[in-house]
Amino acid sequence: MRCPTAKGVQLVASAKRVKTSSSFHEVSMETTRLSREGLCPGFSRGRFHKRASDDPSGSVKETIEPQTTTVQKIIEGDVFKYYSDGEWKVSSSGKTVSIINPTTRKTQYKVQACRQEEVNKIVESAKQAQKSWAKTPLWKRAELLHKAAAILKEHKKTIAECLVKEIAKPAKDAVTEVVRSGDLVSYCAEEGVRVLGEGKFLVSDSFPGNERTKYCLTSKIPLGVVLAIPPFNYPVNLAVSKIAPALIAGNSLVLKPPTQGAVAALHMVHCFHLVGFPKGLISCVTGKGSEIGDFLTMHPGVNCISFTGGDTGIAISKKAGMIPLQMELGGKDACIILEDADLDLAASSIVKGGFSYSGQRCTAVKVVLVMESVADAIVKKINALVEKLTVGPPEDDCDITPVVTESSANFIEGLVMDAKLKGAKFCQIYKREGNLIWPLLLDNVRPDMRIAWEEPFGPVLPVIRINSVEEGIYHCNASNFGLQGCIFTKDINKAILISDAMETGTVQINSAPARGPDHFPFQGLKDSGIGSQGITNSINMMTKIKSTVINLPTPSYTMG
Ligand SMILES: NC(=O)c1ccc[n+]([C@@H]2O[C@H](COP(=O)([O-])OP(=O)(O)OC[C@H]3O[C@@H](n4cnc5c(N)ncnc54)[C@H](O)[C@@H]3O)[C@@H](O)[C@H]2O)c1
Repeated sequence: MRCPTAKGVQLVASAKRVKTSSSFHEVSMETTRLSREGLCPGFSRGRFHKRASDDPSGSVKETIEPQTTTVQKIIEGDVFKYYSDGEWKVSSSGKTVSIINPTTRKTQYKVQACRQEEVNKIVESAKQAQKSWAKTPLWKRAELLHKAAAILKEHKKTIAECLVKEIAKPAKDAVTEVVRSGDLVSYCAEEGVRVLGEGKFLVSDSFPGNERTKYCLTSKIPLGVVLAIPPFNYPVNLAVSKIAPALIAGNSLVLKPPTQGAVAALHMVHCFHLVGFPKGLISCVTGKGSEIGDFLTMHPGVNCISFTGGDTGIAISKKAGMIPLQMELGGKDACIILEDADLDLAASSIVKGGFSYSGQRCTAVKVVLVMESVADAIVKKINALVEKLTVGPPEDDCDITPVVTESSANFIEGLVMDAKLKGAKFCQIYKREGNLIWPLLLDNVRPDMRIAWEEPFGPVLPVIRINSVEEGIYHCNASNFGLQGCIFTKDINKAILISDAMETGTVQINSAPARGPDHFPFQGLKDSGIGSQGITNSINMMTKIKSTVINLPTPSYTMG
């Protein structure tokens, strides 16, 4: 199966050309099959299909619509549509945003450049849809999310192919991202049923001066419209990590995907569309940051922002109004290696942690802080593993693929040149072709080099030799970031002491930093973020506590 390219999408426009390998055709064929299996209520075998819609009582009911209206086209010409009010639409701007393939450096896809008026409409319909969605039973919300997860997994190849073309993610990792996303949605549905199905019961006589005359019942209520902004590196996984908790908690969701990764995100949204969520409950707006970025994040109709990305998040948090914010921002994850560390384990973890997806991960190892006495040994082991990394196009599943944009590659090169000027030792020859940068280990990096502090988001890893554990902790804590860190040692007591001293949201002992499993709490300190993610924390973050207090005329004691 092929994902439509700018050229190939022409084939997609006609649903009748059943012999084409377009993703659109596949969507309809797959959903027909899913429908037969009872997995997809949006499609049925015959001329009609069911689609969930609002009824006056506010709950979701299924209505019969002609199938022709459901065979949604997500492309017009060679431009992907945006998703608003349950429909795929072309922007009235007449403008588009190009998505450049990082490998070919040519335009791969185009998406709509939406206007502010279109954002207003999306937010308004999200507001309306949320009101009835909040009245939809929790089990029903969970059921629909489970269906979305199943459809998402069914479309893993289509979506993964977009990830390969848009963000140069190695093919295998791209499929893994989609499958993991489906699992996340299912887990979230299950967790939501548990977390949101419980409240608290408090009695007044535990606080001094009170009799037992007040019973307080608390429950979790939705916030309203949640704005989700994921970054380019996991445009599907980091979108569903916001969408699923928002929806299970009774919120509606507006997605603004990153430019690189927008088409994968639109395909993912199409999977949610096929489930038949109420119109407007989920929408996806694409466009230029200058036109709709601030407009979205400062929109009075938005009740919560969940953002993952770089420093943009700091600016957004300053501009956003008095609404809950979830910010997952950059990191400079340090790896501290003690003298007693298992050096083979440390080296393989560093290479995997530092170079997977060419270092374009928030939790990539971004600086190695190694005790001088074992530095030569670990550098040798790391170099031996770096030698084995394959470099090339994502289609070939290479370990190192082109970084996302030319400006990213230029930025990384700037860090490398600065390190060269200041005397870092190059363990490999620096090599770059277009956006493709060969993996590079820089030894003897010193604190006056930019690479010691800045996040390259590329396949370049600095090694700083330290003479004491305190020196390592000092370097880690002097960073303005505080996402994750890791320690390699066989002495668990030392590991705990160092872990407690590190100012990061998570510390991994004897493993590289990592975001998953997705139900673990995930948070950054300092400039690395606000709040905590992970499935349970995200569900809680996207709700508010509501109390109802029953006042009794006389004290009442149990069994009294
Ligand atoms: N902490 C985490 O969990 C985590 C996870 C992944 C990536 N990241 C970080 O993300 C960064 C790389 O991703 P990126 O380059 O996509 O980040 P970015 O900050 O450039 O963009 C993130 C998102 O914000 C959008 N955006 C840009 N300007 C905007 C504006 N004015 N208003 C609203 N939205 C706007 C982008 O289109 C994108 O969707 C790195 O710093 C990385 O560490 C953090």
